[in-house]
Amino acid sequence: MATDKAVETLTQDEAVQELARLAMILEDANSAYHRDDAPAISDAEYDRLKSRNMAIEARFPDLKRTDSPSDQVGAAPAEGFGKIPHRVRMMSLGNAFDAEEVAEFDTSIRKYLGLAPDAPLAYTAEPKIDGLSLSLRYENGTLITAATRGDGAVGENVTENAHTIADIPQRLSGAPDILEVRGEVYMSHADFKALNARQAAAGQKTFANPRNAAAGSLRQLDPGITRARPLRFFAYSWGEISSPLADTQMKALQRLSDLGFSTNPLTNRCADLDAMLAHYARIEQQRATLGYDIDGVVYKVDDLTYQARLGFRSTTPRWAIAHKFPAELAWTRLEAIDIQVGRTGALSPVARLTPVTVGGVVVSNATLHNEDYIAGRDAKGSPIRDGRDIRPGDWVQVYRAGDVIPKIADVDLSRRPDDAQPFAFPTLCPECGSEAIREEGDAVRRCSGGLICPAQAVEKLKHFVSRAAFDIEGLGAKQVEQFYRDGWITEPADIFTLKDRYGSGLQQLKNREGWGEKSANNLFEAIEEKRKIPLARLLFSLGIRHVGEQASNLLARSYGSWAEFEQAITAAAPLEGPEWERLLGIDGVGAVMAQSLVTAFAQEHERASIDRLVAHLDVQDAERPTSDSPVAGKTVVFTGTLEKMTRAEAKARAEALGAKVSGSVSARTDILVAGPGAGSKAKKAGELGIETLDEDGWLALIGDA
Ligand SMILES: NC(=O)c1ccc[n+]([C@@H]2O[C@H](COP(=O)([O-])OP(=O)(O)OC[C@H]3O[C@@H](n4cnc5c(N)ncnc54)[C@H](O)[C@@H]3O)[C@@H](O)[C@H]2O)c1
Ligand SMILES: [Zn+2]
Repeated sequence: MATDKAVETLTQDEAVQELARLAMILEDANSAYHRDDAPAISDAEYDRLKSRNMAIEARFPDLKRTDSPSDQVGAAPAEGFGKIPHRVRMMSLGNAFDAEEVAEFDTSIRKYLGLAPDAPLAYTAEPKIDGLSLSLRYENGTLITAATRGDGAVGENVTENAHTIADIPQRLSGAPDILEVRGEVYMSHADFKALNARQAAAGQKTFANPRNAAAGSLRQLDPGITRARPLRFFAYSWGEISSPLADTQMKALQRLSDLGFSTNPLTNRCADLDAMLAHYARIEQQRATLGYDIDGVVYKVDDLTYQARLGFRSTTPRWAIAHKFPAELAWTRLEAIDIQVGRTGALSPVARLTPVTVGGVVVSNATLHNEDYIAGRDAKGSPIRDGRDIRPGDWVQVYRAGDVIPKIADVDLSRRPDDAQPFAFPTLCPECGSEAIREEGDAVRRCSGGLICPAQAVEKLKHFVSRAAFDIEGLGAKQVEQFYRDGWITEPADIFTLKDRYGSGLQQLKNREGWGEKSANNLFEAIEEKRKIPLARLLFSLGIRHVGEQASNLLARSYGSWAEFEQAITAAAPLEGPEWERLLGIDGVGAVMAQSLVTAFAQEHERASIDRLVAHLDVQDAERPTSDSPVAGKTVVFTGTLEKMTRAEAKARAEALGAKVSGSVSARTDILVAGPGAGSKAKKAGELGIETLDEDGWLALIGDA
């Protein structure tokens, strides 16, 4: 991607453009995150873009913008709040992502202060709380104002809201006349979970993580709302002050604690770099069981005289740095392994985890793939993770990237409980008790219960009503589960008799949770509409293993009608003979899929269930490609405006006639259909000597004119 071009290769002009682009993206991200408490991109992506911006500025110092994101802290106060100027600016923190960067931090401080590499220089190390910072101003021992960081210079007035937080003392005794205490407002995991449950029950917005919940709860125009939210506060710093608290960071924190503030118990004084990194490791180990989110460890020069000499850069103190945890990884405890049974009977192991925030999202479940994965082997029996198995009670490393399902990346044997037992993968289906069989060459163990297995039945029904299948409005996964539980629907055919059986009992449906007369009637209508179903959709809806959307399209086009398909597949049951050969001969149908399909139709119960379903349907024949069509096997490109049909229609029609439709012109293109406004593609086709038709010419060719 041009936008991700390496910084070293950017030209001056490209750098100007890229800095403008980054300034815009980062500004949007900042206001989404700091003002709306609803991040638009992940923290890792934000950090990546920000360091890219800094790298470009370092290479082209003259191009640095006056509104550079590097010079900004947070976001300006939001509308509606009173504004409070900070007498001492509120800062951000520089970041270190590994031990080497922490060492560089130490080296640069020594250089700045003129200290020898082995001269004593102590730091404090404490968790970096993942909440939002708050400044509390006390005058003569009374809390006068509370302000968020805002853009560092001006914050939002949240004084009334701060009065509702139990950890924040309203009065202090023995404090300096003027004392501005700074710290982090945060929400515990337990409170976060309970809040989201309450919000969901009340039909209100839920929060992605505890940080957003804390920020969204503190930054309320109505303090009554803040009062109802269980917020907490750790003090870790100060702003304006009429007399010093102490001469070291560590003692100043002690003083704040004596005054009645909560300070973090994991704060340590470290004599050197090794001690800092050791404390980092200790904090990282405890991360999952703290009960609140932290996203790194903050190191601060302990000696306050040194701090004063070191001072600040534009947005960060020189005397402190945040050593961040890797964004997409976190260690946590594996509490249990549950087995879920899917539509095709597959037994999938799911890790139940002590909740941990990874990349901004709370993770409490992760996939464990299959029994070999848990045992520390791949499908071929070779060791993975050096052969380490995963046991309930273990400490595991959770991995998450983008929107994919979280995975377990590793296991820490040094923290394995003495009584941890190897996981015994069930050989019986936990849902129906049928034997769970693992076939040769298959990584997955499957329940052999078929339709008697409630888990399979429900998953099959969910699949049946899904978007690419019957897609019945008002009948989603949730409704299907409800109907199944109540015994109203046990197989797809039941959907089409629902009205006959319960329509007069509409009263009954009406009285259920989530249903009214109107929604019930709408549902019956939506079901009626779907009796007429294209063959391809029907085949996909059956949920037969290995028969996906693509395969269903192939099969439908090849057999044309339900009657033809059903006879042919039944006749292929011996897995030999002409119909079997015909099935295997379809381009795109392999032996595995063919066998799965034929076996499903030969299976008595399965077949009876399919027949009951089809009896209620009006299955639409598929358009069969006419192999003698003049465009069969040709590659066609459409360009410009089509007047008699949409692009999608033109494409579908061409494909039904056996043509391949491509988006770009190349030497392999056979026909270009160019409507008015055709540009570069028409030119290229001309150069390549490719046959070019207008829309009417095309319709004449395919016999549709
Ligand atoms: N996803 C997004 O779109 C997005 C947008 C903006 C910012 N962010 C995230 O926020 C970070 C930048 O925000 P930032 O400027 O608040 O910096 P920061 O959160 O990295 O560090 C500064 C803050 O750390 C807090 N902190 C917590 N514990 C502390 C302690 N013990 N001592 C001192 N400070 C402590 C303070 O509130 C301070 O303001 C980015 O790294 C990114 O992860 C994400
Ligand atoms: Zn089962």
